[in-house]
Amino acid sequence: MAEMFYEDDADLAVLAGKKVAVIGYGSQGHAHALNLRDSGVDVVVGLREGSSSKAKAEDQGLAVLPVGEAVAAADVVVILAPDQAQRDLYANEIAPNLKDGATLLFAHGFNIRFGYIEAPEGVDIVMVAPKGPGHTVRREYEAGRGVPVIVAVEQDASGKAWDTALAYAKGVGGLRAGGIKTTFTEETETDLFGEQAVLCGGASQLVQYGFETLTEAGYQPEIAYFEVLHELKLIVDLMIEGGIAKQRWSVSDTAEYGDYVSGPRVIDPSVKENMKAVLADIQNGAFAKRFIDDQDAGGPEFKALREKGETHPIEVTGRDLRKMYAWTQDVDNDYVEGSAGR
Ligand SMILES: NC(=O)C1=CN([C@@H]2O[C@H](COP(=O)(O)OP(=O)(O)OC[C@H]3O[C@@H](n4cnc5c(N)ncnc54)[C@H](OP(=O)(O)O)[C@@H]3O)[C@@H](O)[C@H]2O)C=CC1
Ligand SMILES: CC[C@](O)(C(C)=O)C(=O)O
Ligand SMILES: [Mg+2]
Ligand SMILES: [Mg+2]
Repeated sequence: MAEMFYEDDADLAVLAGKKVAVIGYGSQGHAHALNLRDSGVDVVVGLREGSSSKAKAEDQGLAVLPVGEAVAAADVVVILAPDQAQRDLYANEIAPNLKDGATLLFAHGFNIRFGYIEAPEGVDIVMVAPKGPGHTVRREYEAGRGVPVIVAVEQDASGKAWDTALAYAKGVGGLRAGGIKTTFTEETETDLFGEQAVLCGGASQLVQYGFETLTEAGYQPEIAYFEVLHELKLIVDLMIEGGIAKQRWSVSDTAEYGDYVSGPRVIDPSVKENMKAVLADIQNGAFAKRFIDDQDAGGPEFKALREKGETHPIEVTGRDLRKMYAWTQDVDNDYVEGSAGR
């Protein structure tokens, strides 16, 4: 059974009198900085020269310094720039200014796992990885809840790295939901696999193929959009509430039967073999090398793929249709956990 952490397992006082420098103010950066500040932690945001995020962070009441100065002042340095930027950022701005005995904190283990960052022996290296997008991390915190986190310690130079990591996890609101103990290797490999094979890559390709199949057969794109993209959220919400079983409990018997007989025709065993190949490329570093090599060359492959995705016909249809949205979500409380609700 996984080792779990909740609010009572962490002491925010561990961060009292310490300065936390959050480097980057994007998806995760803004959420961590604001949540920590609202939890009473002394936060400074570190941004590069000419940063477009500086005004936003200052408007939201945060102190902003150039990266090097923020690092030099900090006891905990949180690296929340994009993964592909972290290697150079660390070498040029963070390493030369890092206090002896400081803690380096990540939200994803990519640069440590694949060796792009090698920190000195005297620093603690920890991870607090929210299992959700940064904007949700902030939204949930403001609503009095939290996004679950997974927590790891790679290097415990001080002997207190776990205390720091758990205090931080509490400060960003993650322990309101719960934390799970992991390692940098497990987080990095599972996170990359999840986003590539299922959450982002798998789901996007599935939706696009579904949309193409319906529109190429002559159905209206707006109807196809609702069927294969919009309703996906509603179906996934049911899965989050009560697993795949609750989704099957809520849909019609016709849909449930179609799920059983047609799901495996679409996602057949060859898909699992493909997933294993994706996982192997993650584990052996081939994906990381391909990503970083492309980024080092200015991202030609990344940019071309992004352009292709953005111009898919489902995006055009979706932009118009989303203006029609106007409802709130209801949770069905009749569901009985563990019995598929019947
Ligand atoms: N996105 C997410 O929800 C999740 C992300 N993570 C992890 O969190 C980390 C941050 O990801 P994410 O929040 O998506 O990052 P973003 O792409 O949102 O980060 C943008 C921020 O990083 C700054 N930045 C970009 N390039 C540089 C650079 N070369 N030097 C200095 N600052 C730079 C930007 O500065 P400027 O304002 O000047 O443009 C901006 O403030 C990653 O490790 C990621 O894997 C983990 C869980 C979920
Ligand atoms: C699913 C994508 C993610 O891993 C995340 C939001 O957790 C990311 O890297 O953004
Ligand atoms: Mg993730
Ligand atoms: Mg990720």
